[in-house]
Amino acid sequence: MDLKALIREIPDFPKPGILFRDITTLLQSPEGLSFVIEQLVHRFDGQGIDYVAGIESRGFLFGTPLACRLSAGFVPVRKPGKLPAEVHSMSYDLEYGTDALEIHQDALRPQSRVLIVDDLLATGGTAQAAAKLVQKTQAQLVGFAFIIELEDLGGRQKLDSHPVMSLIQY
Ligand SMILES: O=P(O)(O)OC[C@H]1O[C@H](OP(=O)(O)OP(=O)(O)O)[C@H](O)[C@@H]1O
Ligand SMILES: Nc1ncnc2[nH]cnc12
Repeated sequence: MDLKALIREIPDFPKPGILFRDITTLLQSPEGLSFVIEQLVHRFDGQGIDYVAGIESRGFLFGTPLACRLSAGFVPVRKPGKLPAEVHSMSYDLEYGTDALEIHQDALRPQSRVLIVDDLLATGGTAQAAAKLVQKTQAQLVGFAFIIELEDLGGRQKLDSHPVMSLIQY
């Protein structure tokens, strides 16, 4: 399937100079949505994934259906101030700013196997922060899965201690 045809490109969003890769047009397509989830299932089925950790917000959209198909739990990694119980926090740099992420301290069983999922890998700062949060819980990070990877931004190099897979590369 030509997945690139389902990704809309918006120049200068959310800031001048950023070419935004919009996955809403992929989500809108019944065939496209089910194809990307099945590709991820094919890659990770049988690997004993206990939890999919999805990164707010677009990581939730792909992480939750994937967790369901893998018979794994879903754990949200959220922007600050959104999770109600005790959290671990980690700040990071973004292609267009700075932010922080949080995870519930009791979200992941120690030694459980965790896959981090997001829609897009750019500089890798977000995924790297999510990985540090998973590691703070004593769970075992199995790897990262992304729908889109922006190769020129070199995010993969920040995550190279664990397997990184992406379905679409630019
Ligand atoms: O690899 P990086 O340079 O860290 O950038 C990638 C992150 O940026 C986007 O999220 P954003 O923070 O815009 O939040 P959203 O998903 O809520 O729109 C995207 O969904 C990734 O999470
Ligand atoms: N170019 C981009 N398009 C969509 N989401 C992004 N997150 C970081 N960079 C992005």
